[in-house]
Amino acid sequence: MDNVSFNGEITGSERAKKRRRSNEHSAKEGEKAINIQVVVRCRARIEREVAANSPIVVQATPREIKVWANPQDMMPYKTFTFDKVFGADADQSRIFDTIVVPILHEVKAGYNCTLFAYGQTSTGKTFTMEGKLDLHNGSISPDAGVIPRSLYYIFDTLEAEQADFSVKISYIELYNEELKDLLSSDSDNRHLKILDDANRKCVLHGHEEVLIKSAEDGINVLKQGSIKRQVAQTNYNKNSSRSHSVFCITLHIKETMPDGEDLLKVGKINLVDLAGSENISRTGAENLRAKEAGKINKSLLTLGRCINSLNEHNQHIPYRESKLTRLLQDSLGGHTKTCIIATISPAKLSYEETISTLDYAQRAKNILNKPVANQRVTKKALIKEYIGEIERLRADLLAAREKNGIYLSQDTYQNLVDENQSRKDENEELKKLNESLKEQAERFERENSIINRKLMRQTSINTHHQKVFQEFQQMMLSVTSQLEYKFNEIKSVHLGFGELIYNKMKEFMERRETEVSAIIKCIEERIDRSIQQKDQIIQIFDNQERISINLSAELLKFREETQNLMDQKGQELRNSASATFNMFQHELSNQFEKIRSYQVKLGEDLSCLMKTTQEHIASQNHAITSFRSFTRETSNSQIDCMIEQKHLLAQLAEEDVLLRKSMEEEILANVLETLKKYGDAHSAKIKNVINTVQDTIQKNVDSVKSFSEACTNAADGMNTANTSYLTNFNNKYGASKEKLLAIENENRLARVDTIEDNIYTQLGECKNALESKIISLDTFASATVKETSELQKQHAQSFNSFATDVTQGYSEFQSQFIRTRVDSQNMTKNAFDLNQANVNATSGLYINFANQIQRSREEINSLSEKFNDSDTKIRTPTTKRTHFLNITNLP
Ligand SMILES: Nc1ncnc2c1ncn2[C@@H]1O[C@H](COP(=O)(O)OP(=O)(O)OP(=O)(O)O)[C@@H](O)[C@H]1O
Repeated sequence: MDNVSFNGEITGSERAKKRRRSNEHSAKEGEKAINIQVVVRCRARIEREVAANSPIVVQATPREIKVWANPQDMMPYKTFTFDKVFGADADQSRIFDTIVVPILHEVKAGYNCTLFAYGQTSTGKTFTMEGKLDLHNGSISPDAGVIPRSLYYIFDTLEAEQADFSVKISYIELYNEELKDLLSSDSDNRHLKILDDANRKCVLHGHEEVLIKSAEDGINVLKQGSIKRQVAQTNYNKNSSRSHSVFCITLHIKETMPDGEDLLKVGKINLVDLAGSENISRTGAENLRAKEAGKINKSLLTLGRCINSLNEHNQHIPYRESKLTRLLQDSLGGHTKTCIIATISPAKLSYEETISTLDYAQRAKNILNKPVANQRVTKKALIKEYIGEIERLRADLLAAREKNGIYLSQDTYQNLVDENQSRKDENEELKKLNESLKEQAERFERENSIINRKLMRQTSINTHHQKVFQEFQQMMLSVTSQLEYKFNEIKSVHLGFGELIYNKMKEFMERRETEVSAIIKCIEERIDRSIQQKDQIIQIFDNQERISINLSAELLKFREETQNLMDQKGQELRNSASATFNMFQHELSNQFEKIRSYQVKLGEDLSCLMKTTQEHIASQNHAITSFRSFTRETSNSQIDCMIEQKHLLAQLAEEDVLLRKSMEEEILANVLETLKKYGDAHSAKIKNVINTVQDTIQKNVDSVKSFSEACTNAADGMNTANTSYLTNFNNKYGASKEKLLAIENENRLARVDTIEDNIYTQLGECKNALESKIISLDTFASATVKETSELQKQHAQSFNSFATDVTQGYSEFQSQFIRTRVDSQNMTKNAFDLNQANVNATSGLYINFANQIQRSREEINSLSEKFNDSDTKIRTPTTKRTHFLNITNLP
């Protein structure tokens, strides 16, 4: 067992003092401050974090580490810069090669070095420092950490250099602020002590240092020690280490000087695996664990405070407040080369701890150390030291064996005296410290009473401020309620305006819809009426046809009757002539011949008359048929025209509905603009439609007129034909009468009175029968003509009334549309007026509102001035300004 400080100094002997002196000397000579090296290692997400769906919020680049509060954020919450940053892709060998190998070079060169692993639990401190200790395929595992790799490196390189060297290891645990030697077989650790040497440096006494011959030896020793390490199960890591551990490798390398003298170079590395730095509450630690955590936190807290104090270049660094900082004193601001590996998790789950770890590491970066190489010792001096030590121990042993008192060698005595002196000095120092603390306490008391007075004044000021603030608050509340009221007013005006416009539009559309459907209904009625009129016309023409047929039948009957009459009268005449023939055979034979020839002539004339009459009737029939087909065609074209008009109107109604819908949407978007457009578009559309309808009506009127004219012409033609026929008939009748009179005269000349009387009577009868027939035919013909012309008149009248109806309907339609247009213009104007009124109302409200705010501002300013008067000593201008800004920023 040896007394070794964490600077690697062998203590308890003169040589230690000598070396310390020489160290101090060399430190002063070659002191060059360098910053502690700080690197960050960020592992990949572990199973637990993946299972919790905790996203990655950390990004590592070679020198920087960026942390996001939320993965969706564009910018990172914070960016930290370090000496090196390792991401999840950095394996154990890369960490070792980049960070640890250069440090081991320094160790081999005779420096003391320290490597810390600091971070939240489960972030990979133990993984980094120890990793996997078991061999993998007969050689070191890829997951092996810094400690096993360092052991292999030291032995491999020194053996390769064929150096004369020895390696010793020690393994200490700090748990609950109690030290434990993990390599000692003795479970009693009371002899383990951290003492100050003459230079007030902390030195660990009583721990085991094991000499190892190979790296495997070292790993086995490490494994044994690790088993002893206190572990406790926490929520985070079931093997989570709740203790701090220090694994120390000390190298002694022999160097031969050019003069042949052998020197011994001593280098040392402390590999420190700190306990988790997380919050106690988050570990779920309770009772004993909480106590543990409290202690752990005390050590880490002190470590943090030491780092802060060093960072701020304070005079007093609180190393002595925890065992951890006492042990590591020289590594923080001392003569040791130090490197900190901060381990973090990339998961959002550990966001806060990650920020805290990185802040901690950031501060540690500024700590300056002044590394000094350990003084080399000559072999002779070392052997002499050892021989002296052995002599001292032997003397002590002898005295103990003889039990004649306690024998102390000179050196031991001197050491004890030195130690005693050191304690006395320490006591003196403590007394002085006590006095200075008393002074400080008195000063604090004085300051305390001053502060109390200030506090009382502050309290009264605060009360006043509170009052002012209450007033201010009241005022703000009233201003806010007024603002709210005004805003509600504005909102209701806007809403009312919108509602009004909507209602107006709705009303307008409904009215238009009613009007359009009324127009369509009116047109449909007119069309129905037209169809009825067409039916009536067809009926009239049917009547006409029937009359014509009757006329033909009458004429045929008349012809038959006439023929019968002629036959009968001829027979009678023949009978009478043959009766009187015998009597007047000779005188009357010529007369009879003449009469017969006249009879034949009359028969021919009558046949001719019948033929002419038949032809006339046929031509009448033909005219009536063509007139009928013409009427039908015209009616059909009228009907087609109506149907077309109906379709046109239906299409117009559809288009209007579509237009209305699209207009509605547009109107809602921009009421005034759309209304104007709508009015124009509608007017143009209506104008077009009216023009089309007017053209159609004009065409209808023209066609009806031409139809009427054609009817009149046809009737006139028929009249003329009838008149000419009658004239012709009368002429022919007159001629026949004259011929009969001539026959009568000739007969008179023949002075045959009886025959003359008989013939005259018979001819008179015949004439009367013929005259009566002709009169009845004349009456029938004129009645027919009258009826036909009447019918034509009716037809013309019905067409005229139909045309008037249609014209009237369209003019109504036109006036409806004009009314609609005027309505829409009025609507637009109303909307414009409403908007104007709304704008006026809103601007009035806004002016009110602005005045309110102006008044509020003035009040606030006056309050603020009051507030300033009473608050000048406490509030900074920034605070006041902030308040003012807050007020002005109110909505
Ligand atoms: N860089 C890494 N690559 C792969 N796995 C890792 C890495 N770092 C840590 N791990 C794994 O994460 C888990 C926790 O690591 P470790 O025990 O080293 O954390 P710790 O910081 O030492 O925790 P504690 O403070 O509780 O001791 C282990 O399963 C370890 O294998």
